[in-house]
Formats: sequence, structure tokens, C-alpha cells
Amino acid sequence: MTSQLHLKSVNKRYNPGTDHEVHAVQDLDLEVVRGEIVALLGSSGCGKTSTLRMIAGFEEVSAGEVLIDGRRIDRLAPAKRGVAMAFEGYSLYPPLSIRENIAFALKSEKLPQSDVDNRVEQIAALLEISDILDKRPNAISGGQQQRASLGRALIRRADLHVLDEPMGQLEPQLRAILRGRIKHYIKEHELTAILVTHDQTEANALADRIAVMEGGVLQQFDTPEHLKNRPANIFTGAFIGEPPMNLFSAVAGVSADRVELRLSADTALSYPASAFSEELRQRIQHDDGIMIGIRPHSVQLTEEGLPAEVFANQWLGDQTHIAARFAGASIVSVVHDLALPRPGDQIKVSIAADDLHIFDTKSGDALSHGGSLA
Ligand SMILES: Nc1ncnc2c1ncn2[C@@H]1O[C@H](COP(=O)(O)OP(=O)(O)OP(=O)(O)O)[C@@H](O)[C@H]1O
Repeated sequence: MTSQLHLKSVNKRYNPGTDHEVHAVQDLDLEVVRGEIVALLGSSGCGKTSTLRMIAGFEEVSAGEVLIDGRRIDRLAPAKRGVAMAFEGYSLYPPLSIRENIAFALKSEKLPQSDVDNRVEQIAALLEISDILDKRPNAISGGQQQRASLGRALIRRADLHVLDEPMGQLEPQLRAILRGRIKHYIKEHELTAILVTHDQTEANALADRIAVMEGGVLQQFDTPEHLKNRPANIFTGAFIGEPPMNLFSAVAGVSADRVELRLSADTALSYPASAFSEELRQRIQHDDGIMIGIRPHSVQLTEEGLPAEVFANQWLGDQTHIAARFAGASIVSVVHDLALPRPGDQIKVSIAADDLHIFDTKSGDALSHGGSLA
């Protein structure tokens, strides 16, 4: 597969050599293949916007290289990079109508006026801004401006589309509708896109692959499914998924026929040895510290599980989150009905070996998912 965007060991340092130096992006390697949608996801300050701004040319690369379609572009002016962008602050031209602003992006394609009109109408309908096409930017809302700016980017045929929090200012219902439409449009027109978001739902819905960043460091670059089922480390495990993964430190006891994972003096998970691969049994037996992770959706409430005491029960309209004291800490379970346990009730929880994620405490790296090595 051809890589359309290639970041090679890219670094961003703000205020280098001063007391205020920030190493915002650290040795970032990332390849986006042609036709792919990639989301940069992470909490505030993780370096995702700095990365996007370096690709677009609004911020210098401190070290490393950025290539688009095999061409090194990190020293070029933004307009010479073949990049179509929707950025907050990369504003619409105030004297032009929204229609003219969007059509302006097609100038270099030298199309007949009727084609320009059709394409503008089509993108405006997709983004639900048909009714404001003849208004000026200062006469419309922030959310409408954002969609106009997104329209101006998406209408172009560029080597790469760079979108910064493209739906950050829209209300949830409109976002949900537009997510599907925008994804379909990008795929239909075979565009390649990289976007920044701090919204997991948005990243999961739009992106083919998600780059999870924290502290300027890429934690994992993978499909939404793998991020959920095969998190590379404790950070990704805890960051991806709602409610967050339950995590416990544990001590492994491995005998010929059982594997015991001791979570506290009075709580241990016990499994037949055959539930874990031979290599994994060897590995956890010799590891000085492990953490085990269990997704709340995988914590089962059963008759024969380990005891826990409920302290909160939250019905969210389509599922219940039950929080209980367990192994000297707490555990959250998701149940898909209006579950009955109330605060103070005793429940029993079971965790299948297939649903366990095991991490090395020191490095944070995943050792296993569901009984076999990561
Ligand atoms: N112009 C700047 N000068 C100095 N430090 C900066 C500058 N821009 C960003 N930083 C710092 O670099 C780090 C990464 O910031 P960046 O904006 O890339 O993160 P982010 O993940 O996009 O956060 P957010 O979601 O809040 O925008 C942060 O510590 C931030 O304070």
C-alpha cells in the first residue's frame, strides 16, 4: 500500500534551550495510506494539534521529516503542500458569501461555473448549510462557520485533508448525523484525511485507524477494534473505552493445573492452567509485578463469582453501570438492562480468562489478551 502521509521521527520543541522548553511531540513515526482516514486522539496537551499544525505548515518541525505522496513538504509554505485544511482560526474570507468562500477552494481546478455550483450545493446539503450560502461569515453562528470551513476543505481534491476538531462546535445530534455523511463522502471521493479529536466516539466512527497520543508520545496506532480488544499498554487500555477498563495489581501463582491471580489478601481469580498459553504462564510466573485489566462490559454478575459490595448504580437509559467494592478497590460492571442491585447489596462477579488483559507493571506494556501473549 502506498503511504500518502509519512511522518518520520518528527519532533516539536517549543522554546528550545530555555527554561520553558516543551518537547510537545517526540520521535513520532506515522504512515497514513492512500484513501485512509486517521484520527489523532488524546487528552488535552498530548501533542495532537502540534502534530497537525506541523503537517499543515502552521508550525515548524523541530526535527524529522514530513512527506506527502513521497514528497518532502516540511520546509514548504502551507499553500504549496497540496493540503486542504479545516482549522479553527483558519478563517473564512469576511467579504465573500459562504457560497463564494466554498467555491473559492475550486478556483485552481478551472471548472465550468455549473460544475462549481453543483459541487457547492452538494457539499452544502451534506453539511446542512444550504440555507446560509448567501450570507457573509460574520452573519452566521460559530457552528455554521465551522461547517462552512469544513465544506471549503472537503470540496477540494487535495493530496491530503487535514481537519482540526472538525465538529468541535456542533451539538451532539448534528455531529452524529454528519459523522456518517462525512465518512461516506471521504470514502466515495477517495480522499486521504487526518483529523484531530479528543472525542473517542468521533474517532471510532470516522477513522479507519486511530493514533493515541499521550505526553507527546505515540502510544498505539491501530484500528478502533484493536485499540479496544488488544490495547498495547496500560495507558491505551485505560484511555479507550467507556466506562474505563477496571485495573488491579496482581500476583500470579502458577501450578501444573491452575493459574491464580491474587488481587488482595482475600481475593484471587483462579483458572485452569489450560486457559493460558504455556508461554504466558512462564512469563507471568517470572514477572515481578503485573496489572490485570477487565472491561466493564466483561464483568459478569453470576451466582458463583467472587463477592463484591455495590456502592453505586447508574441507569443510563439503555444500560446500567454498577460500581462495587472489590479486592480492596472498586470494580465497574455494565449490564444491559435496568439492573436491580442497590448500594449496600452483595453481588458476585466473575471474569472469564478470555476477557483478561495482563500488563507488565513496570513498562506498562501488554503481556496478554485473553490468555495468549500480546
Ligand atoms: N506555541 C506554544 N508555545 C509553547 N508551548 C506550546 C505551544 N503550543 C502548544 N504548546 C504545548 O505543547 C504541548 C502540546 O500541545 P498541543 O496543543 O499540541 O496538545 P493537544 O493535544 O492538541 O491539546 P488540546 O486538545 O488542548 O489542543 C502542551 O504542553 C502545550 O502547552
